[in-house]
Amino acid sequence: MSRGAASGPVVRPVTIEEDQRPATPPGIVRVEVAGLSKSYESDRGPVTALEGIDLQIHDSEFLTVLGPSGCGKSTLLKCIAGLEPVSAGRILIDGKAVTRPPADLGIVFQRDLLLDWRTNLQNVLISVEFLGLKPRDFEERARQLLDLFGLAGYEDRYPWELSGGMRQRVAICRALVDNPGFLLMDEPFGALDAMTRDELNLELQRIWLRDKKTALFITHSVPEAVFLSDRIIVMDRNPGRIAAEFVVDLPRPRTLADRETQPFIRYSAEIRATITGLGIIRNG
Ligand SMILES: Nc1ncnc2c1ncn2[C@@H]1O[C@H](COP(=O)(O)OP(=O)(O)OP(=O)(O)O)[C@@H](O)[C@H]1O
Repeated sequence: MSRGAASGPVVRPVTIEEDQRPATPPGIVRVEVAGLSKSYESDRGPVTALEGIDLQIHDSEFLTVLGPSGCGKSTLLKCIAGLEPVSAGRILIDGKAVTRPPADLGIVFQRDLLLDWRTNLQNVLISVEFLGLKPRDFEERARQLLDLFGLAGYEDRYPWELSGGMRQRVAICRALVDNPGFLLMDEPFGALDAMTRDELNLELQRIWLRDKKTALFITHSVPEAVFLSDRIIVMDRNPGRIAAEFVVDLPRPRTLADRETQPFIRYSAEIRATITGLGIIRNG
């Protein structure tokens, strides 16, 4: 189930039976990150946020990056999204070097970044406007998405009238409205209460199972990572690097009750043990 990254520490031996399968799922490689390093300039000199990252994301794969604060998760996402230049290495999406944000990309951040003076429907359509497309052509899809995320009737209301969870649903609809091939999500549910987070995990799984978009998801939560992912990358910090990788071979659709089952608990336990074993988080 798990394996150490080539240059990282070796993780504990595999304990779950299904690892006759290849460690990396088969399929077309959509995103290829090779030898990626990223440093920022700061008042106190350069900060190495990422070093020697090698990573592939396959077509229709749901990949989650899990790691402690400051290990470079957001930096990795921003580099893949073309929002930050890399210091070394390369990133290819569908074989093309990323030099600026690709059009075929939807992004959701922890803060929803909705514009309070625009209606929810108009907020969803912003990404279409940015792409220079006609909002009217996407209005039906925007309405369908809002409906799918339980926001029918709120199209002409404003973000300030919504709860945090509802706002984040609008932000997800905005990322999906032009039907991008890739979905990048940077801790989208990090600011939400536990129940709303559960609901949104289910809704995200539902839409991912329907559309099978290639997804990169960032979280600090081990159960959330296991619930949503095909594969989980665990990162370590100083400098940010890949420390371990897990293939999550649990049937879908997954239910919230599945989190109480033995296979789910074993995945969570093994990931936590790896995180503790790597010294990323101390156990007590
Ligand atoms: N614009 C910047 N200028 C200087 N240093 C930065 C900048 N952005 C990030 N860093 C540094 O790079 C490192 C990685 O930051 P990053 O935000 O990618 O981590 P993270 O894993 O996403 O953290 P968190 O989980 O807290 O959001 C940190 O040491 C951070 O201080």
